[in-house]
Amino acid sequence: MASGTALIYDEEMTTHKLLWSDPVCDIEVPERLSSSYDQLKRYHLVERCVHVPAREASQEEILLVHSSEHLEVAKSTQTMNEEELKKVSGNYDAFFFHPNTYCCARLAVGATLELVDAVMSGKVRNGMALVRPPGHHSQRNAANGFCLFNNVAIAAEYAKLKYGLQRILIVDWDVHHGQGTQYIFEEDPSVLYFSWHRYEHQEFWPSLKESDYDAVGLGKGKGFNINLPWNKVGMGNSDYLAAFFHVLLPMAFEFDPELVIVSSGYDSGIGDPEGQMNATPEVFAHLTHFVMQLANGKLCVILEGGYHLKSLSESVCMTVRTLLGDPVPQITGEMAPCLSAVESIQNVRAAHKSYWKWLMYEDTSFLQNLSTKSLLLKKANPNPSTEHESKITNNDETVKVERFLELHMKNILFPVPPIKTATTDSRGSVHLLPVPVHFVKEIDKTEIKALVSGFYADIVKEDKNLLSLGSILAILDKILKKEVCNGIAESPTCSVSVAVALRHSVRFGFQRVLCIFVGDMEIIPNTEDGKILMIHICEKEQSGKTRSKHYISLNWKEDAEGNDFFPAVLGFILPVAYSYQPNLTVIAVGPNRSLGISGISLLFSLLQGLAESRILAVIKDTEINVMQSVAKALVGASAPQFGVYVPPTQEKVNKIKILRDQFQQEWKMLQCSVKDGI
Ligand SMILES: NCCCNCCCCCC(O)(O)C(F)(F)F
Ligand SMILES: [Zn+2]
Repeated sequence: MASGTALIYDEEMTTHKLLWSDPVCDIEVPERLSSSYDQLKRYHLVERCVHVPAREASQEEILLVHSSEHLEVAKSTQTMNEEELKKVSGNYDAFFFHPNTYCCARLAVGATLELVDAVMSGKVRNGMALVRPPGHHSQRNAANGFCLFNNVAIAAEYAKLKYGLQRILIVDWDVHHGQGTQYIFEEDPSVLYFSWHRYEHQEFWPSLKESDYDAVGLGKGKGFNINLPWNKVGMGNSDYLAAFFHVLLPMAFEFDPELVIVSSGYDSGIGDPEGQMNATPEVFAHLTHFVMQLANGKLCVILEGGYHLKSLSESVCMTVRTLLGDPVPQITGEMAPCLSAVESIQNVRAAHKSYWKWLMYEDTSFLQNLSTKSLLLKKANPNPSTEHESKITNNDETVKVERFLELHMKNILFPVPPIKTATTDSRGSVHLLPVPVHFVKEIDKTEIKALVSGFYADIVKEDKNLLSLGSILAILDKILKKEVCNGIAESPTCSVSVAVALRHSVRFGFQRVLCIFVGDMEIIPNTEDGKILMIHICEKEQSGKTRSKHYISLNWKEDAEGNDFFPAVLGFILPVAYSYQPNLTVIAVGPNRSLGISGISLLFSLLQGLAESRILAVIKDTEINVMQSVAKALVGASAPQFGVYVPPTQEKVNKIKILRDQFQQEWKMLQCSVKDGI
C-alpha cells in the first residue's frame, strides 16, 4: 500500500512575471509560489514530504491537449522584446507573456506529470505541485486568465494514455470557472469535471452562459460536467461543505474514479480580492480529506489561483498537512448554508437527475416555478444584498485579513499527537490488528472496579466487562489529553461500554459527543442535555424510543450485494455531524450490526474530519474482521475499500428524505433544497 506525500516545487517558476502595468494581471505574482513554499517550511511540512523534482514537459505532452499553433506561439515568445510580448499578450483575455513564460509553463506541466507518475507508480500515495502559470482557463488554441497550458487537462490525458485509466475525477475548487478544462473534456465520459465558481448570474468573469449549472456536458459526455455557480459573494465553510455532501461526493463515489486531480485554487478562500468569499483555510483540510477517500487515496493536488498571500499560504499548508494524514482541524463558523447556495445546489442536482443513479428519485417538481422565480428575484433587485456579509471589501482590508488569519490560525493549529491510534484489550487481540497501534497500558481490575462502582455503578451490573471498561477509560484519557488521536477497544457488551464512555467523556469536559451506534443497543443513554448526539443505525425501530433532535434512529439494512450506504452517510450522517460540531466522536459496532464492513469503513473514514479526528471505536469482541478494518481506517493505513457501489433503492432514498425533512431545521447542513414559496 503506497504511503507518503510528494511535494513538487521549482523556484524557476517564479521567474515568469508581468513586465508592464496591467491591473487585471498584476495579482498573479511570483511571491504566490515562494510565500506558499516558505510557509510550508515554517510549519516543518516540506521535510515531511517526498521531494520530487519538476521537469520541462515535452512538446508531445503539451500537444496532448493544445494545438501546434498554440505551442508555436508560446515558443516564439522566448526571444521577444517587451513591446512584442505586450502585443502578443493582447491577443488573449487576461494573459501576459514574459521571456521565461514558455519555460515556466513547461515546468508547470512537467511538474504536474511528475506528480501523476509518482502517484500512479506507487512511489507516494498522494502529493501537491506548486506551479505557475496556472492552467484551468487555457484552451486547445488559446491562453486565457493567467493560464498558458492546461496543466491539469494535460495530466488527465497523460494518465489515460500512459496508465490506461478510464475514470478520472477533476475537482476544481478555484473560485473561477475552469472553462478551459470544461471545453477540453465536455464530450469525454472518462473525465468527470466538477467546478464551483463565483458567477453572480453570469456577471462575474469569464461571464459565460456555459458556466451555469445546466451545462452538463455534450454527447457521450452528458452528466460528466458539473458546474456549481455561486450567485453571491461571501460564501463560507458551510456552503462549501454542503456542496461536497449534496453534490460532489455522491457523484464522485458513484463515478468511482481511478485517480483524482484537484485544480486547487485558493482564491475561493477568505481575503482573496478575486473571490470575495469567506471560507477559512481549515476548510481546505476538510475538502482534501474528503477527496482522499476516493481512488484508493491516489490524489494529485495542482495549484491554480490564490492572490491573498497569507490566505493562500495558510490554505496550502492546510492541504499538505491533510495529505500527510495529520488530524483534520475543527471547522469554524456557523454550519448553515445560505439560501443562494442551497438554491444552486438544488439546481445542479436537478440538472443532473437523468444522468446519475443516486439522483434517480430526486424531486424536481420545483423546476416549474423556482428557477424562474429566482431569475425574477434577480431582475427585481439587481443588486441583492449578499447572504453572508462579505467581510472583505477592498485592498486595505488585506491587512485586516492578515491580522484575522494570524489569530484564526493560532486557534486552529494544534500539536499533532505523536501517536495516531491507541488500543488495549482484555484478551490481547491487539496482535490481531493489522497495523501498528499503541498499547495503552495493562488494565488493573481492582482500580477499575473502584472507579466504576463510584460513578457508573448504575450502568455496570456485572464484572465480565471490567477489563473492557478499563481499556476504554484508559484510551479516553489519552485522547482527552491529546496524547493520541484515536483509539480502538473491544467489548463483550457494547451498550454498557458506550454508556460508560459517553458519561466519562462528558464528565471530563467534552461538551458535545457524537455517538454512532451500529447494531442492537440495550441501553439508550440520556441525550436530553444536548451534550450527546446519538445516531442509532439498526435494522428495525428500537421499541419505545421516539426520535428527537439528539436521538436519531436510522433503520438501515445494508444491501447484501454491495455498499448502498453512501447516500445515508453523505446525505444525512455527515451533514448532521457537521452541524453538531462534536469535540469527540464515538463509533460503536454492537451485536446484530445491520451494516457490512464496507459501510462501517465508510463511516470511520468520512467521520475523521470531525472533532480534530478524535474517534473512540468500541467494537463487539466477536467482530474481529470489523476490528481489523476499523484499525486500518483509524491508522490511515490506506484509503479503505468501500466495497462495490450500489445505488440506493427508492425506499432508502425516501427514508433519508423523510429524516432530512424532519431534522433540517435543527441540523441545517441537511438543507439541499429550497422550501417551496421561498
Ligand atoms: N475584467 C477581466 C477580469 C479578468 N480576471 C481574470 C482572472 C483570472 C483568474 C485565474 C485563476 O485564478 O482562475 C487561475 F487559477 F487560473 F489562476
Ligand atoms: Zn481563480
